[in-house]
Amino acid sequence: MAASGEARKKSELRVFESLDELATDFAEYIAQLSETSVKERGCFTIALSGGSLISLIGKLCVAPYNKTVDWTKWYVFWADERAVAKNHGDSNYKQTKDGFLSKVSVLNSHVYSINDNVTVEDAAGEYEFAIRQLVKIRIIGVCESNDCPKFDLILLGMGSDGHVASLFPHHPVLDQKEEWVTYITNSPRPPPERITFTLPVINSASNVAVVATGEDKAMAVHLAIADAIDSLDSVSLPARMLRPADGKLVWFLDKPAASVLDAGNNCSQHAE
Ligand SMILES: O=C(O)[C@H](O)[C@@H](O)[C@H](O)[C@H](O)COP(=O)(O)O
Repeated sequence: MAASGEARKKSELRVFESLDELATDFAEYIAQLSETSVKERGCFTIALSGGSLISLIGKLCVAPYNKTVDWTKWYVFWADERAVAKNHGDSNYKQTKDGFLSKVSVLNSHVYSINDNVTVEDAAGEYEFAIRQLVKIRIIGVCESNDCPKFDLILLGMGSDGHVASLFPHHPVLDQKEEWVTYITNSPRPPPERITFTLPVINSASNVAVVATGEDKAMAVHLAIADAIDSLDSVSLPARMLRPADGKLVWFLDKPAASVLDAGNNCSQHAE
C-alpha cells in the first residue's frame, strides 16, 4: 500500500554536501527537539537504531551540546537490537555505549537496553512491558488515536534494501498491529535474531528521522520518498511505510544518497 500524499507532505528532506555538514545539522536537530520536549514535558525520550547513524550523532558529545543539552532528562531506548551479548561487536547497545553514551551524562537508570540473557521472544515481551510502565507514568507520551507510545524522537538508519529498524522487505512483522515490540528469527542480514519496534510504534512518534548516506542507498531513498510508483508495493520497501500519524518525518541525506531523487518530489526540501 502506497503511503498517502498527505503523509508525504509532512516529511522534510535535508540534503548535505558532506557527512560533516550532515552531522552538524543532525546534532542541532536532536538538541533542539530535546530542548523543546524538556520544556514541554519535562523529559526527552529517544529511541536509536544501529549502523552508521551512531557515528553521525557524535557532535552531540562535544561543545556546545555536551554542556547545553539537559542530559539528565534523557531516556534512551532502542528501536531495534540484534540478539547478541551486550559486549559483542554487533550489539547496537555496545555501539551506542562506546560511540555516544559513554561520552555524555545520560543517567544509567534512564538507559533502557534490551535483555540479552533471554530468548528474543522474551526479550521483546519484557521490553514492551518496560515501555508500558513508562507510558503509564507518562515518561513516554501516548498517542491519542491508538494508545501507542509516543516517543519524542526515533532515529533510524536505512539499508540499501529499504529496511528500517529490523523491519525487512516482505517480512510478516510489517503487518504487526497489536504488539509494540516484536522479534524476528530470520533476518536476511546477520545476526538472524533481532528485536524491533513495530510500525505502529514508529509511526506514533512525535518525530522520526531517517539517516541515509552513500550511493548504495540512492535507489531505496528514491523509492521510499517518491509520490506514486506504479506496481511498488510498500512491503517491498519498509521505509516507504514510514508515515508518522501525528508527527514529523525528516530525511537526512548526503548528495550520493539523494542522487536518484526526482526534483519534483512531494516533500518540503531544504538543501544545505
Ligand atoms: O541494527 C540494525 O541493523 C539497524 O538498526 C538497521 O536498521 C540499520 O540502521 C540499517 O541497516 C542502516 O545501517 P547503515 O547506516 O550502517 O547502512
